[in-house]
Amino acid sequence: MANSEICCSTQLIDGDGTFNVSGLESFMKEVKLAECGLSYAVVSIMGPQSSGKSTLLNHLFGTNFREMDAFKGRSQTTKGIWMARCTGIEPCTLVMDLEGTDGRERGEDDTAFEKQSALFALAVSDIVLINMWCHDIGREQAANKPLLKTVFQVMMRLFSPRKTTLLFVIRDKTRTPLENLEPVLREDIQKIWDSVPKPQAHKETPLSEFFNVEVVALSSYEEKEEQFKDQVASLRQRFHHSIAPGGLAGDRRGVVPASGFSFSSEHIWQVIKENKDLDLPAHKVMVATVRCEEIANEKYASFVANEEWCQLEEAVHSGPIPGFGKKLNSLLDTCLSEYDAEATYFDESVRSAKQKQLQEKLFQLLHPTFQSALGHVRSRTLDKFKEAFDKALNAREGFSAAANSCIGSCMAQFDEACADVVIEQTNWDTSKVREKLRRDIDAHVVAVRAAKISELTSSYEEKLKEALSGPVEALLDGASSDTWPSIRNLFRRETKSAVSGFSAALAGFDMDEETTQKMILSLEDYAMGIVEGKAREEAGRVLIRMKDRFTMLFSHDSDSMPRIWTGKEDIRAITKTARSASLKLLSVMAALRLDDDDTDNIEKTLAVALVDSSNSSAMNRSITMVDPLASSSWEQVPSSKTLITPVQCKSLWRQFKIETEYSVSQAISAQEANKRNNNWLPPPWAIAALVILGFNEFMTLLRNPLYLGVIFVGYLLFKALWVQLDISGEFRNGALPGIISLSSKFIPTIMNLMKKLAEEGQNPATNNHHGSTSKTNYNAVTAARTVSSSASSNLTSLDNGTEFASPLKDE
Ligand SMILES: Nc1nc2c(ncn2[C@@H]2O[C@H](COP(=O)(O)OP(=O)(O)OP(=O)(O)O)[C@@H](O)[C@H]2O)c(=O)[nH]1
Repeated sequence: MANSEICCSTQLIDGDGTFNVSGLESFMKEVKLAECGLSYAVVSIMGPQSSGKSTLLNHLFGTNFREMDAFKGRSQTTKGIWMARCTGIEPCTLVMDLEGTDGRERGEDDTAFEKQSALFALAVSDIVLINMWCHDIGREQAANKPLLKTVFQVMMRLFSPRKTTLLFVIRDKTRTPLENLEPVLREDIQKIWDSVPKPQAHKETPLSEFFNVEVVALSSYEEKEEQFKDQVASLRQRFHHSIAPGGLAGDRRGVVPASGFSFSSEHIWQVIKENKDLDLPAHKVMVATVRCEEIANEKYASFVANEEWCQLEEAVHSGPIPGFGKKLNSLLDTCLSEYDAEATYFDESVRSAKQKQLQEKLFQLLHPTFQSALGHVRSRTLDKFKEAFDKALNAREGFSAAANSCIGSCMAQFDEACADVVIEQTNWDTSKVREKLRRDIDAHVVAVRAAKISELTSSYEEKLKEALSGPVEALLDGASSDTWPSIRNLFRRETKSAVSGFSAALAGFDMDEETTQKMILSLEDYAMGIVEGKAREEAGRVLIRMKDRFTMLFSHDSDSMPRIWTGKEDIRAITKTARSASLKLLSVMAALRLDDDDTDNIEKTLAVALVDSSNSSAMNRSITMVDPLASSSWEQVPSSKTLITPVQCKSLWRQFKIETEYSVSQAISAQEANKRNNNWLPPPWAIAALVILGFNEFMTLLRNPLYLGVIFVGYLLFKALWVQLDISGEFRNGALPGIISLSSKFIPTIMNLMKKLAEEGQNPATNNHHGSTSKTNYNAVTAARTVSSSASSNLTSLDNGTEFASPLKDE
């Protein structure tokens, strides 16, 4: 039994066949087997019990397996399978000491363990030492024959040969030289091989296909120890670099990488215990799968825990990280190459598949971080673009030129920043993010462009509004024959100027011809809309305009001075002129005439229908067959260009006449009053005579109480007149006209009264005061009424029409 104090040995399988998993794990760690890759060899020894196996191994490999004490007699020392590391042999060589065969302690059942351990040794080892006594060679009943049979039988269950080296160690060699012994031994071996039942596939397979057979003979350790030691030392040399080509295990096949040795041997023992066939190639793949997966998981866990990765993952939320792609690429490289280094000796297909899985897992881990970093680059580039584009536009670069140059430089910046983020190994496509950025940039350009064009359009519309609105209003206000030609000129001039500026501005936007033309047309339409709108607005106020024009011409003289109706003016002519001007205004306002060929006869029609017809008598009018204004449309004027329809013109004219009638009647009244005022005073010579001749009468009047009474009566009469003529009402209607009216009504009456009184004063005795007073009163009222009716009849005679006669008569 091996020395348990020696750290580099362990009982792999105990006497009951239990595999020592933990013992093997710690043994592997001790000898650092996992780091060996394929550079290790496994040697095992089998042979009869107490045949000096442990003694040989200890001398050969410097191990410390427990040896039987020679003085206690022959008994079983090694139970199960022990494992130790050979000292001083490169590469790392593990040696297994198997329980001896033919052991008396196990009895008949031992066969099962012998077979199992033999199969295990053949499956795991590169070199199997078969310990045998020299004297057994060539013997029919030799102790090694059943052992060899067992070895060859179980070998068939490995499915495929490992080309294990069977090193026959002949112990206690005699004087017979090895050259003579070896052929006999080989013959024995061949015989046994031939006698072993084989599966159909290996019926003809030679022994050499499965094994390299080597033979060595050693002197007896007990009798010729020195020779034994020398021979063992010489044999030891053959174990140095045994796995190299030409070495003892140079032909070995299907070796399991060292890191999988533990799992592999455990699994092999499990299969053997379950008495199943051992498919070594499949086992190798299985070991590779398990181990590669373990390695991949270890590497993944170590990547996740990597401090640099954790920092990157954290930092990416805050913004772009310089050298992001390179850093991650390096971390990935390290992780995958570590995997490759550990998994390199496992089955290639399994190793690649597991490496791919590891890579995918790592990629999945990295992808959100990568996307986040790329997102930062995208959003930063977009922000930079907006800033640069704004600057370029403020610097008055052409819109399209600015957009193109900014897009070019920003996309180049994106590509550069993107290259910094890209993780080379992942080969992740960034084109979609690039496309999204481009879409965002384009959308921004479109939005800015729309805003700029709208701003531009608004500014030109505003300019047009300013240039057209006021002037058109002024031109329409001064309605004349030149109004529409002037408006047309103005409209064309301003529109042309605006369109030329607008076109030049639009050129910077790199628009297609059709869109440009559309926008220009729209601007022209807008200009026309302003003129039309203004014309319609003015047409809506035409009545006020007409009245204003009438008042301006009627109430002011040619020098624009307010007229004073002295009585010399020809009110009829003035009224006619003022009305004609108002009618002209109406005709100008009636239709929109923006085209050169907009000719119509509105003015003529209106003149005939409204002015000329009013000069004819009512009878003449009643026999007129068709009223030219009894229509809702003008001849030669489409309804779209009609601002005031004929019917509306007629109605407006009637309204206009009614509303201006008062001014005319006032003028006539004022004229009449003036005439009267100029007539009531007697000639100057009469006034002088009256003063000279009437002085005495006046004095008499003052001295006589009777005359004072008469004056009192006169006062009463004045009071009565005040009430009867509603003189206060005249004052209420206006101070100046009131005074004029009052003067025209009251002064003549008073003067008449004074005259009468003067006459009576000259002849007081013959006068009846009461009668004369009442007569005077009657005369005053009559005179006042005469003034009014005279003014009325004058006004009526101005038009000779019923329109004016009726309202004035009512008054
Ligand atoms: N005749 C002879 N005896 C030897 C030789 N080598 C060792 N022995 C003796 O054989 C006895 C058994 O030695 P071990 O080395 O314990 O034999 P073993 O095969 O390991 O025994 P088990 O493990 O019990 O099977 C000891 O008493 C040794 O001294 C040898 O070369 N020739």
